[in-house]
Amino acid sequence: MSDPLWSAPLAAGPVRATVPLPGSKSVTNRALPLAALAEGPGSVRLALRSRDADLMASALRSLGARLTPSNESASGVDWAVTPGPVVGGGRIDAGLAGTVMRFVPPVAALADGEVFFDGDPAARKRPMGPILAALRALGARVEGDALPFTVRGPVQGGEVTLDASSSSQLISGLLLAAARFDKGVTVRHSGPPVPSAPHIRMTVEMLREFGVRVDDSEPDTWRVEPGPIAARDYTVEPDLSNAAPFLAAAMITGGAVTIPGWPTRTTQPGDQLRGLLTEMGASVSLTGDGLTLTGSGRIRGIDADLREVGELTPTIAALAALADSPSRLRGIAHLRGHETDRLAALAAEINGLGGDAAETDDGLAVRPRPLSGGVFRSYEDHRMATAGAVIGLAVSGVRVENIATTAKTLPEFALMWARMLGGDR
Ligand SMILES: O=C(O)C1=C[C@@H](OP(=O)(O)O)[C@@H](O)[C@H](O)C1
Ligand SMILES: C=C(OP(=O)(O)O)C(=O)O
Repeated sequence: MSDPLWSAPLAAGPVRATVPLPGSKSVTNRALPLAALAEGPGSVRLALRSRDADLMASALRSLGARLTPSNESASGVDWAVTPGPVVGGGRIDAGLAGTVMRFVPPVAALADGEVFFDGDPAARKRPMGPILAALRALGARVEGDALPFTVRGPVQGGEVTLDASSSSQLISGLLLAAARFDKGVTVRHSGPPVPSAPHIRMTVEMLREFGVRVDDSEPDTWRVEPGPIAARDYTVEPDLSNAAPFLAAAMITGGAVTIPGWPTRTTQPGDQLRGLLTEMGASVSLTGDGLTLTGSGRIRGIDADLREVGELTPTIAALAALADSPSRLRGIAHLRGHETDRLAALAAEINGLGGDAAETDDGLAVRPRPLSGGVFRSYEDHRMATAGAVIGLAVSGVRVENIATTAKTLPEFALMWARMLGGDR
């Protein structure tokens, strides 16, 4: 086990590094269930290897799919996936992974047998009610409204309305497995706006890449036709949300960081880092070699609606605490139901170092103040841990609690951070 307090390295000068990133959690944890439900064997290449991705692989195995790894390296793993009839009787550990707790129950609802789900204590607080109620309305038997719960199929599918304002994953989960429901599904959202719209577009696009017919032409309505899911040889893009702390390092130190393999077209919300970090004072260029961000050493505050890209908030808030003018981060009330209550956690930890961050109804107001060292708690939240590392580049004596929690999506974070600071190109 790693030291529970990790001394965040202070930057000695401008960071200049190329940082290759492993595969996207969101793409990996969609491609795996799609491959497991496909009409024949396929593969998922350059898949992320991390706690969330491993939990997804284990869940699908316990539901009857065969997953065989090969070519394992720092860049990820290639999975050969052989679908099988979906079987019940298993126990699924969702850990703290939103993608596992929301994407796997609709798969389990295809089984004619009970499947039990549980996860970390913190996962029991994450919103599940609307997707479990939707599965019931679509014909499955579900006991419980949050983790732990049980699901028993078979689900028939049909039409359902739910309030997905607490998480886009409530919609993505229903759509991903729905081609295998007898009647497919028509999902309607009713309520305050759904967050993380790019993640729903990712779901729709990947379903189409796997040969599924999806109609998303009407706002807040998605129709998935019943039919086979095509067997594919699918390659996962690098995780652009995990680029955030590394790009932030270039901003803070007035250096330059290149992320190779940055796609020129993607549904990943991390692509919005280009615009957001430019607004905060960086310059970025996207070429065939990847994305390079060059910092000036100066960080401007920002007034931004982050509803679409909520998972970038911890890094943006860390930068805002180091900026030369105040910031307002809006549209992110749903972050209260993420790995932890991220609004409360960010305010508490920034203030704990002497900063001035306040929760608002739907976000954070951050007024920069000189910060000093201290413990930055991570609340089992990978992105809180990396936010502490970002602040620690500029503030001496920051110690981040449980850096190992970054294993949720980036197990090599501490090593990659050290390499980046060593100027490893
Ligand atoms: O579908 C996905 O892969 C994700 C959707 C988003 O969830 P919310 O809509 O709950 O914010 C995002 O924050 C999460 O990290 C990944
Ligand atoms: C919200 C996140 O994760 P999850 O997939 O567990 O919802 C995240 O990674 O920022």
